Amino acid sequence: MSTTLLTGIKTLVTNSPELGDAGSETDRLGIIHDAAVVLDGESVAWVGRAADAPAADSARDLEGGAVLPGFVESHSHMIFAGDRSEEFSARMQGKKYEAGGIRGTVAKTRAASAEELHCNYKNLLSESLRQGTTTVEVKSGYGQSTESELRSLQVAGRETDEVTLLAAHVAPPEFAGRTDDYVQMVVDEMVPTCAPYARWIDVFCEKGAFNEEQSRAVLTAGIKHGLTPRVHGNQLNPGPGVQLAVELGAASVDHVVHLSEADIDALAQSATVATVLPGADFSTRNPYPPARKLLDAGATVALGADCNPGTSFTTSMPFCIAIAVRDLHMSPDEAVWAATAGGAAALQREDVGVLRPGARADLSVLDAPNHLHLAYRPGVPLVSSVYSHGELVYRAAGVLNG
Ligand SMILES: N=CN[C@@H](CCC(=O)O)C(=O)O
Ligand SMILES: [Zn+2]
Repeated sequence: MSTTLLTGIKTLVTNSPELGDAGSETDRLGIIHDAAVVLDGESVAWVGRAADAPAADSARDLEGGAVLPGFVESHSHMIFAGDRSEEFSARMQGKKYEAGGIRGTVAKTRAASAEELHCNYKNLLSESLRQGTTTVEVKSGYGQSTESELRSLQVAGRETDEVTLLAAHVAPPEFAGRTDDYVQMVVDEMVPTCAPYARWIDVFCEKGAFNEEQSRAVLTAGIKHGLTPRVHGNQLNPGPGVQLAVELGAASVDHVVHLSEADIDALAQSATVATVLPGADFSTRNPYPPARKLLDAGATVALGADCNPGTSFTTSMPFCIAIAVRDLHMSPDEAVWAATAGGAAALQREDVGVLRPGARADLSVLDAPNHLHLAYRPGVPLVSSVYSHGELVYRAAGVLNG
């Protein structure tokens, strides 16, 4: 296996406190200044101060940029067809977001071919990669029939191992007014058929989608078939999503906007990650989640982009970091941790979201001296190159004749 030495790193975020210059938990990001990284095949072989770097087969000078682990996007809905820009426009002019908007995407997704869905999905993945995302969780949820959900999972699985069955997104039109019957079908037919193609089971536990009892039935069926639960909870209203997620040992409960003190305590005392998705709150003009309270209470907070055609049609983790800092009152360090190690925690992964020997060699190089610039320079495309599995997979082109 050939080794590559990356040098000229002004600031390296390792997310491994013991490796950082401070050498302790006081710096959760484990920052090393004037650093170097050695990649060996798909893995990180060494990180440390450039002055101590071992020899390698080849070297690349990153010219004073910052390096951080590739972003871990733990919540996305990239398998869909169609466009809901008109719905977005109406919303920005006062129309309220409701879960029912999902049905428009369901009709288009059912009608699309697998190749069309794959092509849209690959474009979104490529867009997110260019912004530094190297691990993506992908949900079904716009098929809502056994055949169509299965197809979505199979398409998702072509590009990621983090595949989630979200059959219970909303009840489809043919089950209008019969949500219990749809849940029964999900439990009896969809989960058993689809489980071999997924790692996770998810449910939209929300008014207008699925109530507590229905959500519990779906998640329990998934667990019975070997899937690990995650929950869309407390997005649009207060509700039972958080408590249910904690009760069932979900890896993560996502959105977490409308939380009671008891919800915050439950999250702080559990291993369930609280994933904030501020792109959705931004694009629905809803309130933001109480991330500061969650962090101060001791909950583990992850940050995701929630790419989907209805509430958050963005793939940009840097954009979400900027909102998390500006409007959720997370510090820039907290937001960067949440978008990397936090996302990994939400996916129960230890090989990504960190840069230490043995970790997967997924990293982003910023055209900036440190990671703080991600929030400090909102909207600026700072990611200048990206490595995935040890390979340089993206390099920003310069201005021609400029
Ligand atoms: N909240 C539920 N699901 C998506 C929105 C889906 C849609 O509106 O198409 C979300 O995570 O925000
Ligand atoms: Zn979602």
